[in-house]
Amino acid sequence: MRDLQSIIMKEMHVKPMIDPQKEFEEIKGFLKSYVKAHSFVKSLVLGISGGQDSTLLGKIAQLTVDELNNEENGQYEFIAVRLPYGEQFDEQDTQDALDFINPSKRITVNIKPAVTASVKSLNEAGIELTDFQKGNEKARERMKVQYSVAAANSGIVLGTDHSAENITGFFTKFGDGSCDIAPLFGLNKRQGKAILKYLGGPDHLINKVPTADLEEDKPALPDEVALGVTYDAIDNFLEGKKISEHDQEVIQQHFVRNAHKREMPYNRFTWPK
Ligand SMILES: Nc1ncnc2c1ncn2[C@@H]1O[C@H](COP(=O)(O)OP(=O)(O)OC[C@H]2O[C@@H]([n+]3cccc(C(=O)O)c3)[C@H](O)[C@@H]2O)[C@@H](O)[C@H]1O
Ligand SMILES: Nc1ncnc2c1ncn2[C@@H]1O[C@H](COP(=O)(O)OP(=O)(O)OP(=O)(O)O)[C@@H](O)[C@H]1O
Ligand SMILES: [Mg+2]
Repeated sequence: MRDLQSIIMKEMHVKPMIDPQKEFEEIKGFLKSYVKAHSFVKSLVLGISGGQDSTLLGKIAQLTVDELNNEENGQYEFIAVRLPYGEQFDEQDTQDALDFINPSKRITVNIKPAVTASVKSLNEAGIELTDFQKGNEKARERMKVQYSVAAANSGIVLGTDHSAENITGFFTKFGDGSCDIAPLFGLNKRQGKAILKYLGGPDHLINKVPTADLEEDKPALPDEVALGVTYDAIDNFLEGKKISEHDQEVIQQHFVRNAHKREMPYNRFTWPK
């Protein structure tokens, strides 16, 4: 059991302790060097949900763009994309996140008409999605929109996947799990919180209960309820601390079951390992 924890920790790259300022500088440095190494990149694109992760990455992306523009007299942009499914219950949080980030550009695309059309077309073909499956359809629609925005703006799509999410595979495959670069990977949830605090993020967003908010049957379902384990336990596990046997079991089961989400699609040469 402890062996698997060591293997997972190695793969997830979480430090047992961080200096939020130093970690922020490292992530910004990564983003800057990626942009500089790819001359076509003129914009960074990210969906802003009103949750902790996208508030953090949105702020880092904007600060990166500001710095690049100062240094290079450039015209880089961070494009913040609001992607509500109709009306969002936490719309005010999204507005607060945007005010904090102060992005170069804001775009809003309501994904509801597209999702409704997809569900209807599938239905006509004899496929009825459950509410849960429709949730994944929403996440994939959001991904599609962000790729369109990036393509139209010479940009790349950022993803908020971090180690406390990657470890359990708690994302939609080829939905919010898809992106061009994932700058927050290597952080657990509390480390993301600490960096957001360091950057002066609003308290209510720092302390907000994490939710995917994809299911209409279970609005604003907390991630921790869906997962059956707390982020505190996941964070402790990733930092190499001892947690309860039950929590360890739950985390490891998620990790093993969702191995396919952490790889490129398997082929004859990559599977079996
Ligand atoms: N062993 C295997 N090898 C290769 N592929 C495999 C596979 N097992 C399933 N698959 C494929 O994966 C699909 C299932 O994966 P997927 O479609 O992702 O669906 P699934 O993992 O069932 O659901 C996604 C979960 O992530 C949560 N989520 C989604 C989006 C955002 C957030 C958030 O935190 O914001 C959370 C969501 O609430 C839900 O609990 C299957 O339909 C199949 O196509
Ligand atoms: N309503 C939405 N509008 C725009 N983007 C969204 C929306 N919902 C999800 N996303 C995108 O999908 C990503 C994954 O969602 P996730 O819930 O994991 O992160 P979050 O909402 O930023 O933070 P938290 O985990 O604290 O809820 C978000 O970071 C964001 O980029
Ligand atoms: Mg969320």
